[in-house]
Amino acid sequence: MLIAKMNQGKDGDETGTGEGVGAAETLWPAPRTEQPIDATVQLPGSKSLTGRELVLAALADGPGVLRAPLRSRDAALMIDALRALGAVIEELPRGELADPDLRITPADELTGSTTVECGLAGTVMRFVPPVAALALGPVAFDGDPYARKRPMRPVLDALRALGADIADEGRGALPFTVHGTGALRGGRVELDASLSSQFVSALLLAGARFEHGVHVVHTGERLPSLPHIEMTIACLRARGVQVDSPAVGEWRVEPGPIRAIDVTIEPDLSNAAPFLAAAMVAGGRVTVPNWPAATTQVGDLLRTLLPEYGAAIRLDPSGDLTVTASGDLSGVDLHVPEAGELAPTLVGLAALAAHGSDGADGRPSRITGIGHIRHHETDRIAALVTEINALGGDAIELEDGIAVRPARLHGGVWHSYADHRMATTGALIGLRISGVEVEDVASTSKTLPRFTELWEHTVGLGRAAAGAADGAPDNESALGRAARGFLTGL
Ligand SMILES: O=C(O)C1=C[C@@H](OP(=O)(O)O)[C@@H](O)[C@H](O)C1
Ligand SMILES: C=C(OP(=O)(O)O)C(=O)O
Repeated sequence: MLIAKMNQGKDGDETGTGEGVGAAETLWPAPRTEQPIDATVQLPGSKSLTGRELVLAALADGPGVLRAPLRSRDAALMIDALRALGAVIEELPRGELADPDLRITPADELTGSTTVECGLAGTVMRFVPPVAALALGPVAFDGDPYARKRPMRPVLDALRALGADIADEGRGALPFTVHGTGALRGGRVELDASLSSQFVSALLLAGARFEHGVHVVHTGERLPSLPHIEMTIACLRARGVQVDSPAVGEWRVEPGPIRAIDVTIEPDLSNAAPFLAAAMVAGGRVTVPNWPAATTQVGDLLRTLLPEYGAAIRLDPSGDLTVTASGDLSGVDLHVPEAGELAPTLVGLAALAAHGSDGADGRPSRITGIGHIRHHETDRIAALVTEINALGGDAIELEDGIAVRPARLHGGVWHSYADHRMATTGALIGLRISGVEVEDVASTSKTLPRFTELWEHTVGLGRAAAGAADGAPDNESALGRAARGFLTGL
């Protein structure tokens, strides 16, 4: 039985960079299976919803509760940032097996003279500076080495145009200092969000607290990740904020209170991607429970994207989303500017479709509309192409995507580039290709600290279902149920 070297960081240290514990030489042998999978995987809360609701709760007109929030490095960094600015965030225990809920009490007045550590979290480095502009005193922002390469200029310039004083020595990137004065004028501002939708979300989230609200006009030709802007709008409306979109690429938030509410965070549907894809690679079925009937999460698009590779998907009225597949993958031609976050999994599946299977030749694929993922946790287009080709694949970089041509893959080291979704894509490829070792699997702690446990649970259930080596009688054994309860935080 394969045992992962966990290296997920020490207890209570979700904000750690993983340096030392998740060091570059740490290799995790990705479990491979030839048996069909039969697994149920309950996933923790959405990173994007947790980040937004934390920011809104810290700007709200009274205390509120976040139920079932994500507990991960990005979430911990957001909590620490808002605490540094004066919000009181307390854990509300939910018992031994479940992560705590959070009670957020906004500060009477946001306080500066502090520092914010962004790690590699786009949501922290983009969403918190507008909040810092509302605090009194300087707030110094910095992050991981690669975080300094992620674009910030459009949002920093927009904040300046709205009245903020920001010192970045012309870098347009981390590190920078926001010199908050306790208030921000706000008003109309033009901004090019073609590199990241987070620039827009950042201004909208805090905009109701600006004196004149905010009216954001996108000037670029492309606008990626539109569902994430729709998510921001939905979160604002749920708190009574008046927000509208007077034209395509324009959004207006009226000044006014942000209502304090209690809110339950949906499971992270983007993190469902590698688990659902596992059923497509190994064959069999994977079920993710509590799939929302209606959601703004981009992960919901998996219901239409995964069938392109040949999978069958069913969403039960109970909220169980099940992928059933044969293990034979079709090639795809996908244009997915809205779903850059899902691209690593989609490309991983394409690499396995190009590898072929017993009885099926490799099939080519193209995935386009995702140029902006060059600015995610790493240059994901370069990283995916490099790692697929290092395993014998034939992937090529396109200006705004990746093409994969038929080629047989072999084992080897899959590098993660400190990117959680690179790590999970390596695990996915290793499910079919023997001898894949994922470097720095600990990077998954960014959004899914229990990734290796959940992944081995998923694959392990497959072994048990097939009556394999460990002799487990079936996939509903007491041990399995206990493990599932522990692993899913039920
Ligand atoms: O607002 C958000 O929560 C996010 C927006 C998207 O960013 P980009 O617009 O930079 O792709 C997405 O990829 C990221 O994972 C989360
Ligand atoms: C792009 C991502 O993250 P971030 O919020 O850091 O931009 C991601 O999670 O895929």
